[in-house]
Formats: sequence, structure tokens, C-alpha cells
Amino acid sequence: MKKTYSRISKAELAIPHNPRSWQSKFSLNDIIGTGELMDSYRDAIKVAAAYELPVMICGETGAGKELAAHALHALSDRCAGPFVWVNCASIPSELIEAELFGYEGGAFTGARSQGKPGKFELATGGMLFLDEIGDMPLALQGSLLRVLQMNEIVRVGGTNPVSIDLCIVCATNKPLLDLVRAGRFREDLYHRLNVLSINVPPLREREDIPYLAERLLARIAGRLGKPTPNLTAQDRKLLLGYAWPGNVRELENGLTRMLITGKLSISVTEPSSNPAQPAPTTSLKQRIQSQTDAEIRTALKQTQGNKSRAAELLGISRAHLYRLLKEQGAE
Ligand SMILES: Nc1ncnc2c1ncn2[C@@H]1O[C@H](COP(=O)(O)OP(=O)(O)OP(=O)(O)O)[C@@H](O)[C@H]1O
Repeated sequence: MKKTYSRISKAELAIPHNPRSWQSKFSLNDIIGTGELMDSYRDAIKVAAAYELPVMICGETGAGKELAAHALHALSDRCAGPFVWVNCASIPSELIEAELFGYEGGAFTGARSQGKPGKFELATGGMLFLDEIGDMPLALQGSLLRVLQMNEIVRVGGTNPVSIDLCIVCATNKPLLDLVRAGRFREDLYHRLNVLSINVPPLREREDIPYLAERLLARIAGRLGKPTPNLTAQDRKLLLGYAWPGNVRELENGLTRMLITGKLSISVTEPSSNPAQPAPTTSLKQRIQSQTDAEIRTALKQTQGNKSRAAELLGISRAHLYRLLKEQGAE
């Protein structure tokens, strides 16, 4: 994955920077839905768009967080500025700092000689959307906090601060407060980012599923060049009786299959409808634990085993680090 990512980064570097490519692709009109729940969700987007404050978008996977971020940008006074997005979960932790902060020429092995602006710089004048913020490495969370306080960044390998002017929008499908309690997410950063929040309703709580399905069906049929079929009473019953763990994305997939096979079949990812589906092998707690262990190892490596500096890098107290090391059995 790292090799592929590095190849993509190099290819990306070869493309001249085009600010027009960083634009929101969806507006509030693209958010389909009726009823009180959807009205108050759209109102929350409108309120957030009216202020230049950090926004936290929370919701389950596939519920429409990214769509909400695009709509927010399109509705804000910054709509003429760039809308730059970063998925904190998809970039290897050793590359994410350079990705966000950019780097000076020759900052590290493999860095292009003329350097590269990071996403903070690219988003100046507009909005930076940090998707899956809960996956941001702890060490980088401290740097992000500093950016939010000072409105300036220093490129990796650089010495001069660069002023930035942007609005930060984050999204998470993980309960961030749980990560804060587990020592995986900085509490000060959590409060700094969570000024205005938008909760994207999960599909199973929506009353307008058949309406949404009809509108999506027409849209997908148009894309596939097929006539739009009508939903039968049986289809509607099926749509309303399902839990939709994958939310709108899962519904879109089901409708696409319907257009191809001629029959609405509900997703095969629902555990109760597929007992053979393997259960996750590790619990959230175990995954948080192993991520924490990995970050502690990285911080200790970076500081050549200096625990005080490692604790500083991780944004936790020395006592906290000692406690975590003890839990790992390393002390
Ligand atoms: N209200 C809606 N109306 C129309 N399409 C929607 C709506 N909500 C979500 N979608 C569509 O569902 C799909 C998933 O949405 P999106 O990528 O925004 O979800 P997400 O919450 O960011 O998912 P993930 O957490 O996996 O990144 C997209 O194709 C999006 O356009």
C-alpha cells in the first residue's frame, strides 16, 4: 500500500497544481430527503455554513458525511475558494505529515527537489476537510492544534512559517469521545474542532427511505442508460424492514443491482441475513490498543527512546506514557 501510495504521490507531483480541481462537487440540492429529521439535518448544514468556525460532521459509514462537507463548502462564503479533502485513515502515518504540511526540497529521501505545498497551503482561502479525523496519529494531532491556534504552518524540513487562512471541517464515524477517554485523541483538539456539529442521520432512522430509493433509482438508471423501474409494495416493505448498516451507500449498491438483475435484493453484508459472515476478529478496544502501541513505538523511535520527549510528541503526560508502557508490559 505504501509503495502504491508513494507512486500515486509522485504521479500527482508531476501534474501542475490546478486550484480549480479543488472544488466542492455537491450542493445542498444533492442531499435527497424529506421529513423533519432531514430538514433539521439540512438546517444544521446551513447554520454551519454561515459561520467561519470549525465543524465536526458525525455519522455512520456511508450515511453522507462527505456529501454534507461538499454542501457546506458550496453554501459558505468560501465557495469560490478551494475545497481540499484529506482522508486521515487512508494515508500511511509516516506520509501524512508531509501531505498536510508540505515539505521543502530535499526534506527527506525521495522528496522532490523543489518541495511541495501541503493540503493546509492548498486550502488557503477555502476549506480543508479532514475525513476520518479519529485516525489522525496522536503526534500529528499536536501539530494540528498548533495550526488552529496560530494559523500558520512550517513545511517539513522548512524553517519559515507560512500563514494560512482556512476553515476546518472534520468528519468521523467513530465516537471521538471514546477515543479521548482511551488516550487516542487529544481532548484539547477535540474541543477545538467540535465547535459546531452536524449529525448525519443513519438511514435506518429515516422515514423517507422509499422516497430516497425512488430518487436514487432514477439517478442511477440515468447513469446506466436504463429506464427507471417502479418499486413494488414488496420492495418498499423490504426497504423499510432492513437495518442498513452501510447506510445510503449500501442502498445505492442495492438499487444498482436491482437495475442490473431486475430484482431488489438486500445487501449480503447484514450479519443477521448471512450467518456465514465472519465476525470482526478484534474488538474496537483491541484495535485502539494496537494503534496506541504502534504510535508509542513510533514516538519512542523518533526520540531515540527519550520518554519525556516521546510523551510530548504524543501530547500526553510522562506519567500517562509510563502507565501505557506498563499496560503494554514494556516497563
Ligand atoms: N441524502 C443523500 N442523498 C443522496 N445521496 C446521498 C445522501 N446521503 C449519502 N448519499 C450518497 O451515499 C454515498 C455515501 O455518501 P458519503 O461518501 O458522503 O458517506 P460517508 O458518510 O462520507 O461515508 P464514509 O464514512 O464511508 O466515508 C455517496 O454516493 C453519496 O452521494
